[in-house]
Amino acid sequence: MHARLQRQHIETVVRLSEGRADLAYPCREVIQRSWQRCVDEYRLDPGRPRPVRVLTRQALLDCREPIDELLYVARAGIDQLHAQIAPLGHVLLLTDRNGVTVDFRGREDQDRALHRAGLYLGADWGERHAGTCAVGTCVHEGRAITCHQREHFDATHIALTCTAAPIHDPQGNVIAVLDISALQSPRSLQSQNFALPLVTLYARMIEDAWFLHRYRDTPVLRFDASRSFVHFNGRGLIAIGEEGRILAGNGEARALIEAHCQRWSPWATAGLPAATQLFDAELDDLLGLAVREPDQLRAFRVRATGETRFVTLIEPCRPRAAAVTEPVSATPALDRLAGDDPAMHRLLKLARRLRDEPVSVLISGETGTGKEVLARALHDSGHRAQQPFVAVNCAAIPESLIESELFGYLPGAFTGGRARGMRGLIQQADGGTLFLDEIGDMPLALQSRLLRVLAEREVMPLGADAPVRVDIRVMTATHRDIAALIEAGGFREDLFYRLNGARLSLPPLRERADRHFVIRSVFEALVAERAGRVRLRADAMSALLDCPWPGNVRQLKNALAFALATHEGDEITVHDLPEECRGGHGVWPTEGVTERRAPASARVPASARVPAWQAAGPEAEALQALLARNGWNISRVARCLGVSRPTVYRRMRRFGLVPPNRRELIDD
Ligand SMILES: Nc1ncnc2c1ncn2[C@@H]1O[C@H](COP(=O)(O)OP(=O)(O)OP(=O)(O)O)[C@@H](O)[C@H]1O
Repeated sequence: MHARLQRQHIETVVRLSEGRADLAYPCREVIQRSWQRCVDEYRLDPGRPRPVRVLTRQALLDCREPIDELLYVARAGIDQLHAQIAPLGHVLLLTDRNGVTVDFRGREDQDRALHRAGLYLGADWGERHAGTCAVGTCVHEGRAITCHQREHFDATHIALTCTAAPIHDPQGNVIAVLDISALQSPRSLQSQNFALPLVTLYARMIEDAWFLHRYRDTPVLRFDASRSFVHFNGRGLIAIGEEGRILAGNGEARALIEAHCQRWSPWATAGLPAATQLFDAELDDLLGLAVREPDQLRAFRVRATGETRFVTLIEPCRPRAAAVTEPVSATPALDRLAGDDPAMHRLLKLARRLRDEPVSVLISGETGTGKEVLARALHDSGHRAQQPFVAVNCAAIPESLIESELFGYLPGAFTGGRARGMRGLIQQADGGTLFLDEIGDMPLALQSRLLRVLAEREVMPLGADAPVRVDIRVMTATHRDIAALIEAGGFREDLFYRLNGARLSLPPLRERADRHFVIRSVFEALVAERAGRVRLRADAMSALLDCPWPGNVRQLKNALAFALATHEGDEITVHDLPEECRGGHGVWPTEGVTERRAPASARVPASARVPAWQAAGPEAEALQALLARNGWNISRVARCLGVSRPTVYRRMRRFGLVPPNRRELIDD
């Protein structure tokens, strides 16, 4: 059946391209023109159908690079459009201006069929190779187009229905093409009537998002014929430079500028008019729109046409001082911990209120979400900031040592102890904050003693006969379900209530809306620790944004440290990232497997393990080397690193580093 249709199709194309009308197949003019080009210009032979050309991995990366930042800006639009068309059986392609597919959203259940049809990454849908098709013909015509089934030139593609719309840069050149395609569809072209306006709408949204991104440091006038639409969907955008000079405009604005140039032809040669020549306005009127007008908009007359446009002003972004100019220090204060994530905002608002309150704070969150960082920031922003912050990882200290570590002991209190005795960590925190990490791992017997410390505010060192008063603020953290532990009899309920004076729950990184901010902050902090300037390229940023981060900020930090340690030159690209973080960005689809990028949250379960490379990352290797050099003497290593011994234990545990002889773990 398909072979017969293909034969019929080839005959039709041959007849029409030879100028012989085929009344049985009424062909649209735009399609006919393209078929003619395929035969006359590109020398394609309709009698020899061929599958779509696919670029090599390197060639695809080269095509991706110039528009990588656009892909990053376009992500939300691409995902939204895909969510709408996927239930209708369509897939989505974004190609560069030559028709090479640089981004793709497909369907898992159609992998093989999509692959065979050329609907996947790296496929070249330029008219020159693929013949008449939505993408290629859209690029040639410079406008949105549907290419339905037998309108395709090449008989290989006649089952497909495709609709593509161009995406223009602020200068009006096509920079990319947005396409939706389906392997099967009803015969009639009308069945695809929904596609053209939908793809055109999203192409325009992406175009405008790109425009606003490109001119984010410049005042932009946004205008519309409707007063009520201008703020949220003003169709025209004009970026203005010094003295109101127009730097660029989107499609709507370019139409106004063209009308202006036609009316006053000298403009056509003298370049772009100023905004005050386009609109009947003073520059002050335009630049003052945001502050002077009650609803931040005003009507102006378009000089060339006499029509009215409602104009508003989008002021240039002022970079957040913390995110851009100020490197994040090792212990970020509360304000530096988040960008615009709503859950983090709520959390930090509460944390600010708790700064100087004498309540115990329990911080929960998956591993690596920054529980200790939050505890330290809370400490640093309160009145105890100048006093010690002592972090204890209850899971990292061997059970036999935890009591003496926490409570300390007097000389001769037990065999094996230091001759001079030891001040416990609780006492070391006197005046400041005691941060008990992994509190769920605290042995039951010690829970009772800790409860006494909290209730009485005094500590009884081992071997002492009188308690010592302590003034500490206690913060605890856990990634375990304490309620379940209490239920199972592994945790004292009364202690839990003491510790849980206030609860701060850190969201996992993959759920944070401010991932961009976190990536930037962590990167800048790491760069600040090293000499030299390094840039995080947009393709690396896109990959990092897509990563599911089961190990949260710690994993992110390690991935960036890895990239900084191994990259060459002055920028980090997607290829410098550990393989686990590249997702679809650096990975070439294997035979029969179509590249797809589902939303991060859908791909990796929350419980997914931290990848193996992390254990072998540079941080782990460096620690292992340092431990070996110091004969596994933890105190010495802690001094070298400028951290506490529990921190060294914690890191060892995290990286799975086990000393060759456990006895050597006892400090000197
Ligand atoms: N906002 C942040 N900015 C910079 N680095 C951060 C931030 N949050 C966390 N980190 C880094 O991520 C790593 C993990 O942070 P932290 O130890 O606070 O996590 P955690 O939730 O306490 O982990 P665990 O559950 O394993 O104890 C640390 O190296 C820390 O410096």
